[in-house]
Amino acid sequence: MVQTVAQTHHARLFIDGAFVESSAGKRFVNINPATEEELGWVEEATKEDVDRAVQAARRALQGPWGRLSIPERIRLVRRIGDLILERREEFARLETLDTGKPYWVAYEHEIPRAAYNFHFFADYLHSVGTEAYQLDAGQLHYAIRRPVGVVGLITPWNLPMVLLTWKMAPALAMGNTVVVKPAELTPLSATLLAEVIKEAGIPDGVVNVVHGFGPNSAGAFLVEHPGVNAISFTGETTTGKTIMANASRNLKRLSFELGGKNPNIIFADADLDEAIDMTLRSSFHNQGEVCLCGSRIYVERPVYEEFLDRFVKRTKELVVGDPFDPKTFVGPLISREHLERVMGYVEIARNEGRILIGGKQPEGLTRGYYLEPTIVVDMPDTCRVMKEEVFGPVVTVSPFDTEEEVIARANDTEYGLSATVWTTNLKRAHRVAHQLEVGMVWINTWFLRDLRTPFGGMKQSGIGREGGMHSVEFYSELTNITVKL
Ligand SMILES: NC(=O)c1ccc[n+]([C@@H]2O[C@H](COP(=O)([O-])OP(=O)(O)OC[C@H]3O[C@@H](n4cnc5c(N)ncnc54)[C@H](O)[C@@H]3O)[C@@H](O)[C@H]2O)c1
Ligand SMILES: O=C/C=C/C=C(\O)C(=O)O
Repeated sequence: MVQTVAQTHHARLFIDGAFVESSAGKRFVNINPATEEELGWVEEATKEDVDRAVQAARRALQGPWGRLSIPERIRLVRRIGDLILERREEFARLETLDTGKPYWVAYEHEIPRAAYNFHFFADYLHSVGTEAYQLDAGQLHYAIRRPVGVVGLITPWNLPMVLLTWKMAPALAMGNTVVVKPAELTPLSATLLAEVIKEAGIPDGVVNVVHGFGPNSAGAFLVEHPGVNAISFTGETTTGKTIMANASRNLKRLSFELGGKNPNIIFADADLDEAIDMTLRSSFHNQGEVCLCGSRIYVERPVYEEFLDRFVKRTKELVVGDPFDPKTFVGPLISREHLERVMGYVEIARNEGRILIGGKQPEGLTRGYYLEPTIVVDMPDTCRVMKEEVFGPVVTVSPFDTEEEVIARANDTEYGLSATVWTTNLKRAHRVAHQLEVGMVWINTWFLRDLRTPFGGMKQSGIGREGGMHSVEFYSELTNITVKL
């Protein structure tokens, strides 16, 4: 019986329906961020391995996969979602081992959402049409959709399964084939997903998984490969710029979900109980390693002190520790390097502002990349902590006096991903939302999702949108046909 990655914790490549090793025998070690112990090894794809994966994906387009009817494709895509749910515990455990996120977050939220991504786009496919026009009885214009072709999916380490399946599901639903390059820090769940793809009966070559790094490794090889028609990338803005440059050589279609520095605006007339409950989540969920986290908190001055007192008190109650402990809310950060990067911002905050709580490794947690939830105040708006994406459990809290002022400060960033607005004055809520330069605004809630909506950012937070018809458009090509009748 071939062992599964859930048993071995060793991540092999998945090319043309087979689990294989690196053609150059290159491997790298995968570390558990909660214990700093080795989890296993990961096969590093060479340029030749990536080429074999792309060739397999191209062949699969011309094989049975390319001839499937829509109902047959819907059945297979739904089947992947079903099998993810059947192996929910394995996926959740691997995701927790790789990322350090609390197990209950993976098991209760992220793995079910990964399965739902497949179920949603399978069902959505039933209603996807095109367009037809007639200027007079003598002519007919109509469009047909076809797959883009071979799509490279390059994903980050913070929500590995949610974000990989958010791309893979629509890509497959629209008939494409894919080559996946998961983040080097989180190879396990993508490898288990490859097992599920095999089990679901997806033809060989339709889905391929190549592990490795970015520059001069699998990520760059995939972006530069002439046989890849499109790249869907989620990651840092700086990486997006590099990928855009490298993909330009053969004009690949690009979808970018990039960084954010999201404002969380709390007006004096907000329901403070609700605002504080949700701000704990939007600040420290997944160790603050969520692109949507509201890391810049602005509170209208009349309730600033009350908010701060209550927010600090509630933050101190958050359990920081073993991600497999059901009481844990904040696990370790993803890596030693990332912890040191975030601590660098904490030191800047210590010098330029005032750290109310946190800013250091929790007592008693001597192993693991842990950082206490950290609240910073009295920061000048020009400080790097207010301008740059920290991507950790670190938030700033600042008072404001007028609506105009807070909108200007919220928009004073190169990013434009998301924002949250707390007020019971709904005219004001919509007025403010219309002026915020972001792709998504949540009013009196956070991270509430309908997968038909446009998901993505503007400015330096991304190019394009994912979700519903936005994903359909990215993962399909249109041909318009005109007939003289
Ligand atoms: N907007 C969104 O929806 C969204 C969602 C999640 C994370 N993010 C962002 O992702 C970042 C955190 O994730 P990360 O640290 O994994 O990002 P990253 O940019 O360092 O890496 C993301 C992926 O890109 C690959 N990569 C790196 N350099 C590459 C190159 N030159 N060519 C090809 N591939 C390359 C990496 O190996 C990884 O698989 C944060 O900035 C966060 O805001 C955005
Ligand atoms: O860290 C970023 C989270 C992104 C979430 C989604 O892309 C989604 O919910 O579809």
